[in-house]
Amino acid sequence: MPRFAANLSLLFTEVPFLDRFAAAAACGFKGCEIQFPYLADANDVGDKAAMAGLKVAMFNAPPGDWAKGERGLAAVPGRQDEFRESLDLAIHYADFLDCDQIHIMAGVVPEEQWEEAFDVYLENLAYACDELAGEKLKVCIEPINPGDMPGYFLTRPDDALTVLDQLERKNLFILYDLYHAQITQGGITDFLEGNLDRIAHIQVAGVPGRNEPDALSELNYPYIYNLLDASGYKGWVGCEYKPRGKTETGLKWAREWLEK
Ligand SMILES: O=C(O)[C@H](O)C(=O)CO
Ligand SMILES: [Mg+2]
Repeated sequence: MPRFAANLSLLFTEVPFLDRFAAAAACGFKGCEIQFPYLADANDVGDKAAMAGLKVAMFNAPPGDWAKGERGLAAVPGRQDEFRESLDLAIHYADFLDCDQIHIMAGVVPEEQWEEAFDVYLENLAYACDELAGEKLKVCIEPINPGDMPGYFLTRPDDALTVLDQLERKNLFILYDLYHAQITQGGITDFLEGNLDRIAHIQVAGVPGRNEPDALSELNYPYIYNLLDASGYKGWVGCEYKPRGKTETGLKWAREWLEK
């Protein structure tokens, strides 16, 4: 049975952030993920997760100035110092949240800088992998579709494989978000079967609306969950979607899987 993690930045937004841990646990979740935990104190976040009995499976390193359109710094030329500093904050939260994997976002880069950005990306990720290896943390990179995030540097799962091949770091993995992957590349089953040892975390949402991963999605999720079970996938499956209405009402799709 896949282990589902509630994305507490998108689910249970009916209640304040720190109350979402208990709300997710009450619905049967054993794990959670958070896009950006930084507005809350790391100690408080860790306490709430522990009190609810939820494992924090994943969160993102600081993305730069989100309000100004920044979506990570790893591939952004000229921001290397800031990128390195941001890792300290991520490590601090990982410690308090008892989380062992961090998603590092590539960032938005103008097309004319893509060549330079690739070198910057490799250099920054190599640095991050080496720093985080000392803390026993995994680094994840996630291809994100450019419709949702225009100009985002890493969009295709095959490009993420190229980065892994180039860097050869033992703690560098793919965060395979099936919603983005279906939009940019497709071939979900083949990619999963061919690269399972390189995927540390999976996220799901309906395609194309990014709502509940249910029968209204073009992806056949029950098929995928059975495939993950059969293949021995041990990671978490993050529920990173925008509920159509109330979170709990929309969890009809999950009842069978959360109760198994
Ligand atoms: O948007 C996504 O799919 C990522 O997982 C994320 O957390 C950054 O927004
Ligand atoms: Mg995602």
